[in-house]
Amino acid sequence: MALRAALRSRSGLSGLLSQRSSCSSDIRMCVSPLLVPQERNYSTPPKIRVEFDQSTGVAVMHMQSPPVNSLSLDFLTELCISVEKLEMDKSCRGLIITSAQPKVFSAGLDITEMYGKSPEHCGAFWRSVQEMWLKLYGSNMVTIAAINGSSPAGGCLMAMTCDYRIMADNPRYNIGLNETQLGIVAPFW
Ligand SMILES: CCCCCCCCCCCC/C=C/CC(=O)SCCNC(=O)CCNC(=O)[C@H](O)C(C)(C)COP(=O)(O)OP(=O)(O)OC[C@H]1O[C@@H](n2cnc3c(N)ncnc32)[C@H](O)[C@@H]1OP(=O)(O)O
Repeated sequence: MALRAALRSRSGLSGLLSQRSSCSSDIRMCVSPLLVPQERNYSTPPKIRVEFDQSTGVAVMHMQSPPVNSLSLDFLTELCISVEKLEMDKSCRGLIITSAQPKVFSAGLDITEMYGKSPEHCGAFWRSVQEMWLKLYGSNMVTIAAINGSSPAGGCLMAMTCDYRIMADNPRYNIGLNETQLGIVAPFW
């Protein structure tokens, strides 16, 4: 509801929700070659669950932030801390990132973090976005995005920063960069 209200009140963005999933859906499987840690709010359930198998050296990171794993400041902070912890464990060699939410890998940046917020908050939020992809992209672990649902915009960015991407072959799942449709121009990084 909050997203819809925020979007409706922005000029030029009406109809966005009907376009939102029109990003490219042609990626099925492809291969290609990066926080300020903040206090987690322990009154809310964890947004990230990590299972590490010592015998294989592979960790599976389940994104479990209902409804759509949108990349909020809290979510990004938790994700980065989880990656850092795994990085510190030298026995962890591989990381699989996937979603615990049905039909959605990640809906991308949490729109509510960018609407009606102070410049300071927006700055902190964008820094956390940058740190997320820099951390994943620069990781020493082999990183794999197991894309088991739609993954627009920031979700696509997250997948792109992994070493490998495997996407469930479902025509209803979309992936791609659609942020210009939202009127968002990614700044220099
Ligand atoms: C190595 C490479 C490095 C390269 C670095 C360079 C950088 C390149 C530039 C990259 C820039 C990245 C910038 C990204 C900008 C963004 O991410 S903006 C966000 C864009 N996201 C979207 O447009 C997604 C919109 N949502 C959807 O399409 C759909 O919700 C869905 C397909 C994800 C799921 O559909 P469905 O299952 O039908 O659920 P819904 O009923 O639509 O939604 C449920 C619920 O979730 C709320 N919601 C959806 N998306 C968001 C979101 N992004 N943020 C916050 N909330 C969201 C939606 O409003 C519903 O809420 P209510 O139930 O109505 O309360």
